[in-house]
Amino acid sequence: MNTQTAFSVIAPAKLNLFLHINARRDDGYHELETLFTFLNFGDTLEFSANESATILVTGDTKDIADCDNLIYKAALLLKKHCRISSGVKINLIKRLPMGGGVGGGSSDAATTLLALNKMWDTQLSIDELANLGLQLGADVPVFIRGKSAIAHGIGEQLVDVELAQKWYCVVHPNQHVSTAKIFTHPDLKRDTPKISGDWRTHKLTNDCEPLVKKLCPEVEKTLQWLLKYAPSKMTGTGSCCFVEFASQVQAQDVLDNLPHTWQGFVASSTNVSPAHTELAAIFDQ
Ligand SMILES: C[C@](O)(CO)[C@H](O)COP(=O)(O)OP(=O)(O)OC[C@H]1O[C@@H](n2ccc(N)nc2=O)[C@H](O)[C@@H]1O
Ligand SMILES: Nc1ncnc2c1ncn2[C@@H]1O[C@H](COP(=O)(O)OP(=O)(O)OP(=O)(O)O)[C@@H](O)[C@H]1O
Repeated sequence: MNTQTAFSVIAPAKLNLFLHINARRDDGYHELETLFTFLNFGDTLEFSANESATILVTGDTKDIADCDNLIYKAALLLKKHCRISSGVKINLIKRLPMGGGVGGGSSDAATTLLALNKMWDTQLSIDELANLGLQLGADVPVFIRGKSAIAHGIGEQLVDVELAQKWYCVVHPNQHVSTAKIFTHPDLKRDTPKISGDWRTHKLTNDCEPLVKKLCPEVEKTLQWLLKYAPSKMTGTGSCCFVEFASQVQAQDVLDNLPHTWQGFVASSTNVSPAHTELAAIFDQ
C-alpha cells in the first residue's frame, strides 16, 4: 500500500429509490426497507497530515461546531478506537444540500473513516468500520460498504443489489427537512408490510413523501413540476426530489428548465461508491 499525506476523496450522494417504514422500535428508531444507490456527484474532502496531534476541520461546514460535525466526530472516533497519535487536517468542499435526503453528512463521515483507515494504516475491516460508523448515523454503514443495496433493520442490514446505470436529475427545493422531525411526527405512515419475495415485483413508494408534502408545500410543488418529465420521487426524508432517465441528455434537459428558485444537479448512478473507487486508485496501486 502507498503512504499518502495529502489527497482528495469524494463523499458521494445516495438516493433512496424506495423507502418503506415497517414499524417503530421501542428506542424510537424505525424498522425500514429501502433501496440505496450512489451517485457520481458529491462533496470533496481534502485530507492532509497535521504536524500536531489534533483534528482540524475547515471549509464549508464552519457553521457546525466540531462536537456536531460528522467529519470531526468520525475522525475522533477512529483516532480513539485505534489509539492513533497523529492528527489530520480535513477541508470540506460542500456540494450536497444539508437536510436534503441525499445523505451528505453520513457520506462525509463514511469517507472520513474510509480515508483515515488508509492514511493512518489502521487496517480495520469494512465490517469494523461499518459498526463504528453506525454510532454516527443509521446511513453511515451503507456508505462504508459502498455497494448499491437493499437495507433492512434501521438501515444497517444490507444486501447488495446490481442495478442498471441510470441518469438522475436531483432537485433541491431550498428546504431543509429534519430527519428527526419526520420520524417523530404522529402522522408518519409506519405500517407498510415487509416485502415478501422479489422487491422488483412490488409497488415501491417512499412512506415519508405524503407527510413531507403536507409539511412542506415546496416539496409537493417540486414533485408536481418534475412529473412533466417523468415519474418523480423524493429521497430519504426529503427534501430532494428526483426523476430517472436512461440518458444524460434527458436528465440535463430537466435541469436546464429548472425554475430559478430551486437548485439541482445531474448525475449517473453507480453500484460501487465512487469513494471506494477513488481510494483504491490512491492507495492500492
Ligand atoms: C431516512 C434515511 O435517510 C434513509 O436513508 C436514513 O435512515 C436516516 O439516516 P441518518 O440521517 O443517518 O439517521 P440518524 O442520524 O441515525 O437519525 C436521525 C433521526 O432519524 C431517526 N431514525 C433514523 C433511522 C431510522 N431507521 N429510524 C429513525 O427513527 C432517529 O431516531 C433520529 O432522530
Ligand atoms: N459534515 C456535515 N455535513 C452535513 N451535515 C452535517 C455535517 N456534520 C453534521 N451535520 C448535520 O447533520 C444534519 C443532516 O445532514 P445531512 O446532509 O446528512 O442530511 P440528509 O441528507 O437529510 O441526511 P439523511 O438522508 O441521511 O437523513 C445537518 O442538518 C447538519 O446539522
